[in-house]
Amino acid sequence: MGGSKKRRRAERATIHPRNKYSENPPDFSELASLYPSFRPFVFHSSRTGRPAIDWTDFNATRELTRVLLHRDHGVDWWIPDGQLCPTISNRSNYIHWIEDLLSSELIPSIRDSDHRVRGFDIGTGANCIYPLLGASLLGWSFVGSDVTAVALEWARKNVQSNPHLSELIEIRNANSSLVSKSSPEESGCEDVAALASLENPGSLEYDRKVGCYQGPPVLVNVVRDGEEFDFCMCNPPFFESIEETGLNPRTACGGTTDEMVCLGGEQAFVTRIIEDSVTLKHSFRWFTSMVGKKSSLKFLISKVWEFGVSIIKTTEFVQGRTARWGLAWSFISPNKKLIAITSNTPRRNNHSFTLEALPRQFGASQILKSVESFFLANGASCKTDFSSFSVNVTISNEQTGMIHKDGPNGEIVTSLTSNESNNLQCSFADVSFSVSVYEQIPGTLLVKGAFLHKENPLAGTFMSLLLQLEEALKKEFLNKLSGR
Ligand SMILES: C[S@@+](CC[C@H](N)C(=O)[O-])C[C@H]1O[C@@H](n2cnc3c(N)ncnc32)[C@H](O)[C@@H]1O
Repeated sequence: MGGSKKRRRAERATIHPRNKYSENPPDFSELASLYPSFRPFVFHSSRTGRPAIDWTDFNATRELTRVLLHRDHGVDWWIPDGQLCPTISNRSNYIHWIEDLLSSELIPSIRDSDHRVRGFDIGTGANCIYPLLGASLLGWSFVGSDVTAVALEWARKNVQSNPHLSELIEIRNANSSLVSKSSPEESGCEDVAALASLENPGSLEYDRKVGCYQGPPVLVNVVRDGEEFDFCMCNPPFFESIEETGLNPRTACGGTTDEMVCLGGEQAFVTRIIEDSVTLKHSFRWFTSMVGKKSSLKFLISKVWEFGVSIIKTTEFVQGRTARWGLAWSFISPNKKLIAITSNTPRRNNHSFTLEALPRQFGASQILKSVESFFLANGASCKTDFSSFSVNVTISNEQTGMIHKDGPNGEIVTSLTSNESNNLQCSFADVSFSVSVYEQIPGTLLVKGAFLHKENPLAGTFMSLLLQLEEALKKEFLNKLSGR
């Protein structure tokens, strides 16, 4: 009981603050009263003392997803038996992380600032979940690709059932350009297995000797000439075999072999996305993928650096009891502004500033949420305690991918070259600090940052981040006041 309480707290701590369910997890009895079709799946759990569903029952999880999409997103949705059933809250975390990446201004925009955000979902599945969430939550437009007949048919059905979103989502068959454009030579794989997989696109082949993915096209030859996207995203087939999934694919959240398994696993699949990203570096602002194993994340981070990217960001998502990671990279040079802000920063272990003359609706918890969002958007992990109005922030080199080190005169050097960054990734520890918000008198709040290391060469980085936080909060709250 104590353990599960702790776990629930830990799960809530990692849910994105803008996720609809971060403060209000779904109330099953309320949903059962709104949707009679959901009622048979809800029972009283003697373990938790609350209404519950059987998470190993595919019909129950599918009905939960259906009613949440309907009630909270205005989306009509269905998938056939056995197809991968998404958990809405977890999938929303990935969408909000991308939203943070796009608004972080780490790299300049490649398109007009008032354009509609356009994304590419690699392997959208029958559930088409990312385009449906991105379009309904944020008005983004999408191309969703897939290769299996059932995924393409049901993704299209899910789009057509929602006429208010159908203009925003195009479902694309990644196989359709296969015969005319792709050949084994072009894909860099000489083995005859490549030919076999071209003829039978549903079977994803992986040549262990050559070590490259040889299935249907992923981005190259699927993205059309002249197309531009703000980002791509992907929940890849994670596993090398159905046995590796460790579950019967016909229970729980479903998932067929086509959806879950790719010979070579996620390392091979995401490596193909990375290789394709080099060819398409000018067509996307951010390339991203979900990654299922920490060992794959490490492998893929070093792969990405090999290709001369200018920035990498990572994050951790929690899916029930399972951790997943988000990996993002770009070839666009980071904004010079970031580097300018961080130069000549003094090395100090604490920094405080006040926000004055705030209207009553901006209390300490609102400011704390903005502090948390600021650091999450910069790739940090945050542990927020709303009872003490403080947040503990940890930024690892692996998480940020923005490698900072203090220069010889105390200035911050932001290192962007792959070799140097790799070295720095090995040699620098995490940066940890706490930020607390105190209400001094109504309308005046003190924000205090304290560096948690006694001696650390990265005290200048801490100061730089706190100064950026001060600027961001003043811009967000004080500009609202003056109507600017
Ligand atoms: C793990 S499922 C993800 C489905 C959905 N995006 C989700 O998050 O629930 C992976 C999907 O990738 C598709 N897929 C495999 N190879 C692909 C390729 N080369 N291009 C596009 N989709 C592919 C599979 O058919 C499957 O639907």
